Amino acid sequence: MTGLELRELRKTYRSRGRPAVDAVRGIDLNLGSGELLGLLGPSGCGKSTTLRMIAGLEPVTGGDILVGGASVVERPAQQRNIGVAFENYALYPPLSVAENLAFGLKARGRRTRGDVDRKVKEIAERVGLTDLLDARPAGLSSGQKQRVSLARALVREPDVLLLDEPLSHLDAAQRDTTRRELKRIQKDLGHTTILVTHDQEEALSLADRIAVMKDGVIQQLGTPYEIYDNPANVFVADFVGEPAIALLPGIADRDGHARLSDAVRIALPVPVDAGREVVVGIRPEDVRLTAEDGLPARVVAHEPLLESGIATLALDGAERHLLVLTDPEVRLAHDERVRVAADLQHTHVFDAETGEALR
Ligand SMILES: Nc1ncnc2c1ncn2[C@@H]1O[C@H](COP(=O)(O)OP(=O)(O)OP(=O)(O)O)[C@@H](O)[C@H]1O
Repeated sequence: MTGLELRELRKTYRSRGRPAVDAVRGIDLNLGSGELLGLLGPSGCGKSTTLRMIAGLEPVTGGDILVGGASVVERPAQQRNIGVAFENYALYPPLSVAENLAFGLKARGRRTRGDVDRKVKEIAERVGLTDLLDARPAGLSSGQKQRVSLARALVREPDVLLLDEPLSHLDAAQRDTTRRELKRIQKDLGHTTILVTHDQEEALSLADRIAVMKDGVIQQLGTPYEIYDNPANVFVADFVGEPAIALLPGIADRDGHARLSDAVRIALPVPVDAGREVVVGIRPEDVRLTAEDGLPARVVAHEPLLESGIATLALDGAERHLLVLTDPEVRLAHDERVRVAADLQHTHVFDAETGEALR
């Protein structure tokens, strides 16, 4: 297997009569052999454009793409040996599953019929499609189509595998099973893989490392734990985590606290110059209700769920709400007065102007 490297990769779309769109603004990535990188970001951040440039389906505006250390940026798609499984499957309806899988292999030539059949059967078995080899795409479920699309990318033994929103058309139950299968297959076969998704759960559970992207720029690159525990800026903190982190504006004071309102001061995890405007980030699992002298708050809403509840609280005088996970037996009434304590070790602080984490 081989690694993949992107160097200063850029894409500007220019069309007559319209302003140019800088879809990808110089990204650098280096994937080790067999690594699965999740490219995560909101709609329009440039994920698909990046994938299409790597696959050779979109010319680059600048930068380089290296597979196994060799530049492929000048090569047409067919000569890059990169497998792509698209979100919309792109299967040929008149062909059976076996023929869909064989199509790419035959198009590349150099294989006998027996070779093609053997390879198709081997991949079908890996991906769990053996019983469906004679079926037509129209008769398959979304999950099965997704597997055919994946198998078709794998059958060519690509150096690099690109997965574009592979689970987006599946229902919740199928998504869980397919996600586990995908992880198993990718680890078994050891392909260097980029998985494009806007779904943080998919990225957090599948990827070895995640690149969080916004407006064509990588905001942070790290393991799922690094991204979740140490978000580099307000955008990453807000985008990763469900229920979302509370981001509370405040002003640092002289003794290591931020003043969120006249009534509420919260301890900061790092020294910050007095008077600096900050945003304090607290995840719902890092706050708890407390009987002692915690921060005063009012209950805005409480959803008691089976495993743990979620309370929305208004800290006295603060503009933004704070979410708190509550124990299953807890019931809170609207407008009830409570006190909360945040875990200092897991409190995040960002510069209010730049949004960058202060560490
Ligand atoms: N062919 C094109 N011509 C002009 N602009 C384009 C073209 N394709 C994409 N764009 C623009 O480039 C930016 C990035 O689009 P891209 O499809 O790469 O984002 P994405 O993160 O994959 O979004 P989604 O998750 O919605 O697919 C967007 O502003 C989009 O409107």
